[in-house]
Amino acid sequence: MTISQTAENVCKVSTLATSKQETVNSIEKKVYVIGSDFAIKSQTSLATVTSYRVGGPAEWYAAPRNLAALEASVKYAKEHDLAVTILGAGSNLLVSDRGISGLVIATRHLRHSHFDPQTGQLTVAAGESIPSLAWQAADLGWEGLEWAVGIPGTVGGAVVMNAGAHSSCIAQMLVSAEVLSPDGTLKILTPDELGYAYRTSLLQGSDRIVTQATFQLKPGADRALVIAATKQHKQHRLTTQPYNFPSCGSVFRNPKPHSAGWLIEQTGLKGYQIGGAQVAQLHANFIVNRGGAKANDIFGLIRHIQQRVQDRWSILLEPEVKMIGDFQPV
Ligand SMILES: Cc1cc2nc3c(=O)[nH]c(=O)nc-3n(C[C@H](O)[C@H](O)[C@H](O)COP(=O)(O)OP(=O)(O)OC[C@H]3O[C@@H](n4cnc5c(N)ncnc54)[C@H](O)[C@@H]3O)c2cc1C
Ligand SMILES: NC(=O)C1=CN([C@@H]2O[C@H](COP(=O)(O)OP(=O)(O)OC[C@H]3O[C@@H](n4cnc5c(N)ncnc54)[C@H](OP(=O)(O)O)[C@@H]3O)[C@@H](O)[C@H]2O)C=CC1
Ligand SMILES: C=C(O[C@H]1[C@H](O)[C@@H](CO)O[C@H](OP(=O)(O)OP(=O)(O)OC[C@H]2O[C@@H](n3ccc(=O)[nH]c3=O)[C@H](O)[C@@H]2O)[C@@H]1NC(C)=O)C(=O)O
Repeated sequence: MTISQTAENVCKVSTLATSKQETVNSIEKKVYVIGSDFAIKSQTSLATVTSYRVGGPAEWYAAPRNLAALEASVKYAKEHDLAVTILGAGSNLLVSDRGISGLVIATRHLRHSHFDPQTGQLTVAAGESIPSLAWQAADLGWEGLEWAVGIPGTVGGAVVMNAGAHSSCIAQMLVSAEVLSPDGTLKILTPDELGYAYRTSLLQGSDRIVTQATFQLKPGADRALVIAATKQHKQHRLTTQPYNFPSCGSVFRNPKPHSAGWLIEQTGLKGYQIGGAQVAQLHANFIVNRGGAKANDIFGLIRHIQQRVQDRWSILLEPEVKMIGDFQPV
């Protein structure tokens, strides 16, 4: 696949930009068609593709549907000197109200999955939905992903974040992850090479993109029992976590042996609100968007919680949520 910016393959929304500066300062929407089924668009809303439903636009946005299109996006960014930000399902992201400069590559349309009954391995593209895979595994009677239901992220986001719940996590079942580097090379990495720990991996802050992953599951279990366990986990979440308003899940990592939710509740912050952002009544480590929140309301509330908990307990809570873009200091 080649990238070209000739007049013929510019899907005309406005005139072809000839320099980065020209496009940065423009509010016109531009679409560059790259190949037959793939485009790079300018000024694309990120509020609609992140679970908080807040934040400004991506300067440039691409949502490739296959590896070749992903590689072309990375190449485009390199050639045009654009910083790359990867977006999975956006369920652990706070995008600033000013948006993100450079190219945002959304991976959620990278889709394929294969449950291999011989090996018990599940090989999946980065954009596949974690809860959807958990339900599929349960339906097949495969054990291993019951805990993952209700985590509304993609495979790529889960591998990077080391998503976890109910004493299980991605690192325990990952066999390998395929990653794409900015120079275009693909590499298979093992969990050891990914440096996994609680809610973190060496992929955080790196410029490598997870393209697919293989997980070890256990086929041949009692299907009814696996489905029952999956449903139980989902039910537990619905009763202990606020699913009725937009959020990013837990805002802070637990400062073990303490739990962030307990510390925040004991600091008297449940229900505390800045603009449309509120410390959830049901779970104090969730900040929910009660409607009309700005990213900066959520950012301000994060800083307020950190300050109050630090004052009361001398513990600095470390955000689990990834805050991207520029935020106004509070
Ligand atoms: C209601 C709710 C409940 C939640 N419950 C849990 C829970 O129980 N446990 C838990 O661990 N998390 C939970 N989360 C948080 C979130 O769902 C997880 O962190 C999830 O793994 C994020 O996946 P994502 O695809 O949305 O990633 P995003 O939020 O899109 O991205 C997260 C980070 O990963 C990077 N990234 C994403 N995809 C790739 C890729 N393919 N290659 C390289 N980098 C990539 C991004 O750049 C970003 O830095 C919850 C969130 C919500 C909204
Ligand atoms: N608060 C927030 O910010 C956010 C909350 N959420 C919530 O997070 C939760 C997880 O989100 P979501 O990603 O939709 O995950 P879900 O677990 O709701 O569904 C994921 C997939 O699994 C399927 N599925 C759901 N229940 C069953 C079942 N009992 N048997 C078989 N298949 C099933 C769904 O199919 P089908 O489509 O047919 O139902 C869907 O394809 C949901 O409750 C959602 O409302 C999601 C995003 C943001
Ligand atoms: C939601 C996330 O992951 C969740 C994961 O779903 C659940 C279930 O396994 O366990 C973790 O929550 P958690 O530690 O808050 O679990 P909970 O069982 O709800 O709470 C822990 C303790 O804090 C107390 N608690 C919690 C919330 C609150 O408002 N007040 C309070 O006192 C609870 O009573 C309990 O004694 C993960 N969070 C972190 C930061 O590790 C996420 O990472 O986004």
